[in-house]
Amino acid sequence: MEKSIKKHDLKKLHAGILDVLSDGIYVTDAKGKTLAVNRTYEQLTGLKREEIMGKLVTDLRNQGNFDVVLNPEIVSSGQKKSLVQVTKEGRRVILNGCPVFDEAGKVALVVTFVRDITLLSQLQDQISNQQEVIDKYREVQKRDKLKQQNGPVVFESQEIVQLMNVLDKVAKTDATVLMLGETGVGKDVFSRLLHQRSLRQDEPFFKVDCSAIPESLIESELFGYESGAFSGANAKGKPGLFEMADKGTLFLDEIGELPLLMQSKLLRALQDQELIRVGSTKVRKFDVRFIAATNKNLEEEVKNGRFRSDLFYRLKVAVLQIPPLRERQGDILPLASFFFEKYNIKYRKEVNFTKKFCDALQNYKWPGNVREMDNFIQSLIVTRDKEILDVSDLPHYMLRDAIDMDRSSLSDANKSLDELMRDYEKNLLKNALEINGSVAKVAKLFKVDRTTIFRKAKKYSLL
Ligand SMILES: Nc1ncnc2c1ncn2[C@@H]1O[C@H](COP(=O)(O)OP(=O)(O)OP(=O)(O)O)[C@@H](O)[C@H]1O
Repeated sequence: MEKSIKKHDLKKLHAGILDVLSDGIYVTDAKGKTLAVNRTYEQLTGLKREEIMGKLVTDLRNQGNFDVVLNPEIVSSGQKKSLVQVTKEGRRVILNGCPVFDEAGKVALVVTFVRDITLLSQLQDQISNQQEVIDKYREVQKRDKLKQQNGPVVFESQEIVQLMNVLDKVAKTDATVLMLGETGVGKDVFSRLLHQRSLRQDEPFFKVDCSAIPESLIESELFGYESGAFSGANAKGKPGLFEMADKGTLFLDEIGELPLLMQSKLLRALQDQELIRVGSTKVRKFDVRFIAATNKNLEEEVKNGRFRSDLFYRLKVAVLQIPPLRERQGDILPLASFFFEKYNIKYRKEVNFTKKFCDALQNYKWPGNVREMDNFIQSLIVTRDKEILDVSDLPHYMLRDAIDMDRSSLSDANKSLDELMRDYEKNLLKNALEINGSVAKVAKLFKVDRTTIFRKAKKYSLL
């Protein structure tokens, strides 16, 4: 520096030096009066130099420009101090204040270094959010694993016998399979069976429920990730389910729930049997047989733009449509007997059922299919002590289905409406009396008084 630099030039130079620093700088005297701030400070806090110069930090705090100050404590203690301050624009900054002493050893100035930690705090929040999501997903996975013990597959109906013929043929090929059917029909059960009957039976079978993985984790769960790919990730990186199922079968349940972006990535992976882990550029080969399942109408989903048509056609190579339980009557009793036996053993009971009870199960529509029956029989066995269950042990909604008559008799073209109505009423009452066994119960079921049922039953000679 040249000797001839004048005092006011030196002041300007100091200001210039402060402005090139990447930390914010805030200088006050011992009373807390603002003497200087630099450009970075203005940028970090949004406070302008001219608004604060000459003002006391405590006044600025009281006016709401920031929430805390550290100068008074530094002046009284003569010690350095740090704290986090939130500015009026909501930015979080960390303050490191240092005392500057005069010749007498008293604090003459407080110089505070100001750094923005808003981003850091946001990242920290994100990491803990991600961690929560990861923990939750792991829990779901653990629960799912517990459910994955293979039990016997029960069926006797012609519909399933035919389906099994196709399943056996398809199993031996390596074709991608699409399992369709309402919720609870057994898509999971038949997918495992298909794997067991395939050439990959000694290799792993993995199931992934596409609706249970948070959207932000789907890609890394399926394709894996490289070290440091995202906050909360394992430091060493991790293979995804495609790599873990290598040589085996991967069952993609609820495929209709896969976000569109993942659908295109899945399509590419299916076609090329190649993947790139999240955060990597390396292409990895894998060898997996895919089974996809859904209870959605994928054609409708394609029409509505929620499912990619190219993926749909790629998955449609071999389709196994599992009929709902009400359309395979031959399976109802074998399944009911199977669940009675299973839960009698599990809960050490000997609960049995009557023929009428069976008939009612047979006539019920089972909207939740095999899962509904499984849960229903389990709860009956858990909650009842009676050894033989009869229709009276069934809930009303099941009895209503059970007494519904065969509608084919209603299509008799030679009958008038009055005659048809009479037939319908007669049949309904006949079934209801048979199943419920008493006028009082039927009256309760149809929400009328006993005399009405009695009168009608006499009219139709049902008593
Ligand atoms: N044929 C069967 N024999 C024995 N148990 C069965 C049979 N079919 C289904 N189940 C049982 O019924 C329940 C539902 O079956 P599963 O999970 O395979 O249905 P899903 O069609 O995959 O249902 P979702 O569409 O809701 O995923 C399971 O507990 C399963 O063990």
